[in-house]
Amino acid sequence: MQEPAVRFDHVSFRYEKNGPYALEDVSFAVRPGEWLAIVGHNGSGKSTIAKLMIGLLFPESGEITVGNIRLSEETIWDVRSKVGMVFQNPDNQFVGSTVQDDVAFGLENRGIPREVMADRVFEALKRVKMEEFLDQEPHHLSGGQKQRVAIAGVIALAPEIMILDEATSMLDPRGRKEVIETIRDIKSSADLTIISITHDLEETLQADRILIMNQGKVFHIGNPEELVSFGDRLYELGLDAPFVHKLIKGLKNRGIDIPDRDFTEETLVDYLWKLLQRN
Ligand SMILES: Nc1ncnc2c1ncn2[C@@H]1O[C@H](COP(=O)(O)OP(=O)(O)OP(=O)(O)O)[C@@H](O)[C@H]1O
Repeated sequence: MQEPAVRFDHVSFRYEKNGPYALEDVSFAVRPGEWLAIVGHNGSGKSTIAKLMIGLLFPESGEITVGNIRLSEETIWDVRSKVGMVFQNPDNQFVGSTVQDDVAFGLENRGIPREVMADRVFEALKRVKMEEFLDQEPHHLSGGQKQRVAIAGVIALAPEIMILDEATSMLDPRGRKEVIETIRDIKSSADLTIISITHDLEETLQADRILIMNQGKVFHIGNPEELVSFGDRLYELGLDAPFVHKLIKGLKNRGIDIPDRDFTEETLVDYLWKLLQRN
């Protein structure tokens, strides 16, 4: 069997010695090349998982492996060279004065020769469809575009795993859509494992599998399609239902008859339009 890209094996962690567990007996494996979305309400342990994965924190008990490396203080840099991270705030992660400088920054730090660098920067920007913005300054970009540049900065370094920690949460709906599409495109064209931490169900529905955290424990791991069966429990688990689900719920509450079908925004508009014409 193929080695998991990341494996948590009975991992427990607490921030203070005798304090409450932020993670308790957490086990899961991420398959190479899959997109795993980690969801759950505030404080359920999602960010702690990300910090443990890159060795910013170490488990109190249990084991974490990234590829074939067991994470420890000695292997931290080997692990970090395999992992790239995109964070929440698009403004805090822009380090260059132009788009291309920003993407080049990580490559410079790794000592990549200048001749190779320009090509790598261009290729990475092309993958996120930002190659036309090479010389733009960050303040000319939208939030979604800034996050796409941040993603380019990560993929330029050719990591095995990309972690997105609430990377869409500060964006407007358009920016969110843009970034989710970018992640999807990258996933289909690269051998990259993606782990996205999110509250956004739309993002979750694009992933291959979801890990639902609840109070520091794994509540469920499965396919995004299974989320529908959770119904209103989704809210209890801190998930923000997709817009189309909220709309259907609101319409039903007002006595409008909507069949139990898997609607998208477009098919719901069609259905409502036909309903209006009939009445
Ligand atoms: N630096 C810290 N010191 C002490 N406790 C912390 C610290 N960071 C997080 N915690 C606690 O650990 C638990 C898990 O927090 P974590 O940040 O991993 O949750 P999360 O699911 O990422 O939440 P959010 O969605 O709000 O980012 C929470 O109870 C939180 O209060």
